[in-house]
Amino acid sequence: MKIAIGADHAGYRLKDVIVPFLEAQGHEVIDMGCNCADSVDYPDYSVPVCEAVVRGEAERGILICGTGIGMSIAANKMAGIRCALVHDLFSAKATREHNDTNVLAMGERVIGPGVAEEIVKIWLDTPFSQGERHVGRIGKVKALESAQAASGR
Ligand SMILES: O=C(CO)[C@H](O)[C@H](O)[C@H](O)COP(=O)(O)O
Repeated sequence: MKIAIGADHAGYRLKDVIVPFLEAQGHEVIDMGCNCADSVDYPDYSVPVCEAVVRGEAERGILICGTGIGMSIAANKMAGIRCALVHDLFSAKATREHNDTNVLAMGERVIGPGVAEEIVKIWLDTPFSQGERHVGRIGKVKALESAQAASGR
């Protein structure tokens, strides 16, 4: 799978664990930074990752900041993105099965690398359930995006 990944200064160390983990599993990784502890702003790194997913240049995106919260808020502002903030294995599976999420957010200050690797593996390996109720609910979320775009807000 082709995966775009980005982090801020509070997440790049975990990113640097996840990138080789993904590559070892045969995934192609587009690393969009950042790559050092100099303070940066998480939207500057969420946007290119999400744009790559929306444009189809990457199948999935992974975003890491201190808590994952800022990255997930910013990601979910973008049409076509369904981003889940995940710090446990149950949610990693459920958000793929129920929400068909295309972006995963995690917090380096919240979980360790071992749990993060497990979350990433489960999230990548779990297919969307295609359940009728879930398709309908995602359709309503997409309708919210369309209504907002139409209103010009
Ligand atoms: O936005 C966040 C919180 O939702 C991210 O966790 C950031 O990484 C965090 O705010 C960075 O904090 P810092 O004090 O600027 O290092």
